[in-house]
Amino acid sequence: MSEITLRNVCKSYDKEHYAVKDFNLEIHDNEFVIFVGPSGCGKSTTLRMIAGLEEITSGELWIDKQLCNYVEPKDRDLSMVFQNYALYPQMTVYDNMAFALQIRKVPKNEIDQKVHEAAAILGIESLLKRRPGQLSGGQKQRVAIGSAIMRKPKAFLMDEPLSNLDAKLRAQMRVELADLHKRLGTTIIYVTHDQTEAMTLGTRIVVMKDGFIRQADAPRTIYEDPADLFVAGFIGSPSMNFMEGTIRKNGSGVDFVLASGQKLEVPQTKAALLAGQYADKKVILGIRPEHFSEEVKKEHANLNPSRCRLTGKVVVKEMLGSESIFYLKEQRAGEYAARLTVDTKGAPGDEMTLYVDMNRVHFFDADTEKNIFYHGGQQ
Ligand SMILES: Nc1ncnc2c1ncn2[C@@H]1O[C@H](COP(=O)(O)OP(=O)(O)OP(=O)(O)O)[C@@H](O)[C@H]1O
Repeated sequence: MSEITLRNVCKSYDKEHYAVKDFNLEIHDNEFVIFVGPSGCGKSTTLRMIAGLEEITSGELWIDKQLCNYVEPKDRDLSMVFQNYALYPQMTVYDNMAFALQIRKVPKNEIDQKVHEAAAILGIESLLKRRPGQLSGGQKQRVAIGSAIMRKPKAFLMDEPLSNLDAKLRAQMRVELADLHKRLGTTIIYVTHDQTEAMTLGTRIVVMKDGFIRQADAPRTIYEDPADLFVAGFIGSPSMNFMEGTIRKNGSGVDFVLASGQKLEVPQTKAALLAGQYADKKVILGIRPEHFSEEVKKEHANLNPSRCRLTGKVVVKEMLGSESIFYLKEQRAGEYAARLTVDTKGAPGDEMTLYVDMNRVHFFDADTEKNIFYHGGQQ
C-alpha cells in the first residue's frame, strides 16, 4: 500500500510568486497519475517536491502515514526517471541498472537476477554490455526506466521521460509504459505536456494552470465533462471550438443565438437551467470537432434537425488519410474546426452547413468560464 497525499501544498521560489498554489491531491495505490498543463504551470515543481528535490514552502506531503516534508529524498523510497536519462556514461548498461542495488548492498546473485528480469521486460538484454554512448535515445530511455524498476519503490516519479524520442518511438514506449504499470502494480506519477500521453497512460489526469489544479479526473471525464473553458480547450486535438452567443427563450424551447443571428436549439435536458439563469445573457458554447456531421445522426432524434445546423465558409481543408479536418469561418463567431469523413466534399471558399450534435456540446459561463453543467466527475 502506498498513498501519497498533498495538502495545501505551495511553492514560492522568490516570496512574491507562487509556482504551485494550494495543491490538494490524494494519490492512491497503483494509480497512474498524470500532471499535465502548459509550460511553467508547476508540474515539475510539484513532482520535485514529492521527490524531495525541492523544498515545500507550506502545506503537507504525506507518503503512507508519514509526514515527509523534511524527509531526505533517499529515505522516501521513490524512484525518479528524468527526461535526460541520468545514466552514468562510464558504466555499462548492466552496471547502470545494478547500481541502485549495489549501493544498498544487495547480494550479487540477487542483483544479477533482477537486472536480467528488468532487461527482459524492457527488451534490452542484448545491450547489457554496452555503454550509454553506444545506445540510441530510445534504448537509453529504456535503460533509465530499467534502472528505476530494479527496486520496487513506493512510487515512480517520471518527468517527461519520452520527450526526447521521435514520434514512432514515443508511441511504442507509451504502450510499454502502460504495460509496465500493469505488470509492476505500482503507483506512477508522470509529468508531461503531451495530451496523448496523458489520455492514453493516465488512470487520472491532473490538469494544471498557473500553479493551480484546474481539474483532476479520469481521462474520459476530463474529455467529456471538463470543469472549465481552460481544461476543455487544453485537452483534445484539434481543440474544442468556442463560440460566444446569447440564450433566448423561443416559445416552449430555448435557443443559443450567435451574433450573426444563427440559432442552435438547446436540448431539453439543459433548457430549463439555461432559460432560468441565463435568459438573454451571454454564454460560451463549446463544440468538439467530432460533433459536427454532414448528416443528421440518430442521436439528434430528440431535437429538430433544422434547428441544429451551423453554416460557415470553408477556410482550409486538411486531408489526414482516415478523416478530413475542415476549418470554417462563421460570419461573426470566427473560425472553428470540424472533423469529417474523408469523402466530405467542400473546398476553400465554399459555404458549408453542418449538423451539430447539440446533445454533446458544452455551455460555459462567460464571466467565470466554468462549465455550467459540470458534474464534478460524477456522471
Ligand atoms: N529554481 C527556480 N527558481 C525560480 N523559479 C523557478 C525555478 N524552477 C521553476 N521556477 C518557476 O516556477 C514555475 C513552474 O515551473 P515548473 O518547472 O514547475 O513548470 P512546468 O509546468 O514543469 O513547465 P515545463 O513544462 O516548461 O517544464 C515557472 O514559472 C518557473 O519559471
